Amino acid sequence: MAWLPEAFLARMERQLGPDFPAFLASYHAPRATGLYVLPQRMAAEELAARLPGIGPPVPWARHGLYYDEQVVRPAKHPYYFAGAYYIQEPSAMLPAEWLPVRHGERVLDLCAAPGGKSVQLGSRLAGTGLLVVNDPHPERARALLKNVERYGLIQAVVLCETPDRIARAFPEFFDHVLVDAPCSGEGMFRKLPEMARSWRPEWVSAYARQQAEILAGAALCLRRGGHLVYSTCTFAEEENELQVAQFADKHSDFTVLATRRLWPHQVAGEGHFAALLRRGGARGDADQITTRPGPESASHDVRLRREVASAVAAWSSQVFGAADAWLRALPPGGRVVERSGHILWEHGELPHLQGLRVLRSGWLLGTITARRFRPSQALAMGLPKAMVADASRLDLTAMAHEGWETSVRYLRGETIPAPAGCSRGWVLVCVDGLALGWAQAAGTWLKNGYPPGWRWVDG
Ligand SMILES: C[S@@+](CC[C@H](N)C(=O)[O-])C[C@H]1O[C@@H](n2cnc3c(N)ncnc32)[C@H](O)[C@@H]1O
Repeated sequence: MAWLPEAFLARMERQLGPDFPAFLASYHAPRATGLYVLPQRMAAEELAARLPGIGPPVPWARHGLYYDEQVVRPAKHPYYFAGAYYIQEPSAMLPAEWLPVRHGERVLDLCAAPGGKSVQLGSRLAGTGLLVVNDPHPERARALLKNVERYGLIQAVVLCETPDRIARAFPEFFDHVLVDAPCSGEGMFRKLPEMARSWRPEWVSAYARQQAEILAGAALCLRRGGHLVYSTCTFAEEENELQVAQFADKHSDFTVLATRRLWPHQVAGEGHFAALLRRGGARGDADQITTRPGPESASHDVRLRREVASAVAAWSSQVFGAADAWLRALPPGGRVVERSGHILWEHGELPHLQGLRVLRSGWLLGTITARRFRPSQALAMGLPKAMVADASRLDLTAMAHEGWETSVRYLRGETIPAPAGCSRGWVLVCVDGLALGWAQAAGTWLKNGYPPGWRWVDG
């Protein structure tokens, strides 16, 4: 095992004792690959039935499935572009699964990019509640935003901030906080051998210091009675059990409810650690989760200038056959606002974000240019299934050769034929009932509206 650092191997031998040979042998075993299926888009069983090489289920994650990379390339399928599943390392599905998230709650994913766990948390909220996702690195935060949009996380706010600044803006605000911390990444050596080559023993204590700071910020964001999951993809005890024990020592109102290690020699997945903690509070606090009142009414607070509102209404009439139909897409209780030509739905319970680096304050519905409304990719991906079915649309099927070819042409950014009887206006291009994006009919053709940064690239 020449490519594994000696200092790492020596420490693992001390840590694992009699299990060390089995651990070492796991580096010769093939690694498991997985994907998380968004139940709102497609049932896991349905996906497994349609695509060969998908399944069986990942034991510790509902909607998690293994796939056989010799049989299927899930990133090269129109369903991937439709946000039906997120390709995720199986062990990485555990931490989000552990948070007892329920509809309507407020959830913070503090170290979120590229967003695998945000997708899991968002799909658990199913278009309700509030999900704040954050990553302090601008480029990673942009990748996070793209996944928020692709997977239709309409209730998400995307930040690029440090944990202490988030703690100041959201004191005791969240029901659940996930800290999927930056770590020395030892659990990823099998998947990414280049990480092993750059690893240094001193990383462990450097990351441990950073993790303690992040956890301190996370604790301030959590309400009494709320839950916190801390996780890493490393083996070092300093970053895992010891980190959690030190945190619990310093924060006497937190109780460690459970910890779990996933070892590559024991499960089909890479190395992972997760701890579930609960912040104590006054008696009965645990029930607060279920008793927070929902939004008062299903009405919408639309704060748009008259000409902007009529542009949206005109678009809605063309696509859904009614000027006010677009309002049905919006979760109740929020507000629709215009910010520099961008039309957004924002959550009603959002505190002031002034001074924070905000990549997205809500669901981007579209933009206004020359008094016309242009629907966004985020709108296409976030529309509820019933509204996708009601839209003026082209529905292709990936289960037939022609439908597959046309969807791939659309995803590459090419012009495709318009559906019969549709020669003008916006069309929602769909695959097997799932939205892919917008196009504009011009005679017998559809002008492609698929965003350049999202396109299918061959190879
Ligand atoms: C393990 S990765 C997160 C993976 C992500 N949760 C997912 O499931 O896709 C850790 C993330 O923490 C971010 N990070 C680094 N320093 C941070 C800090 N001080 N506070 C919060 N996040 C930080 C990194 O940019 C990185 O994206």
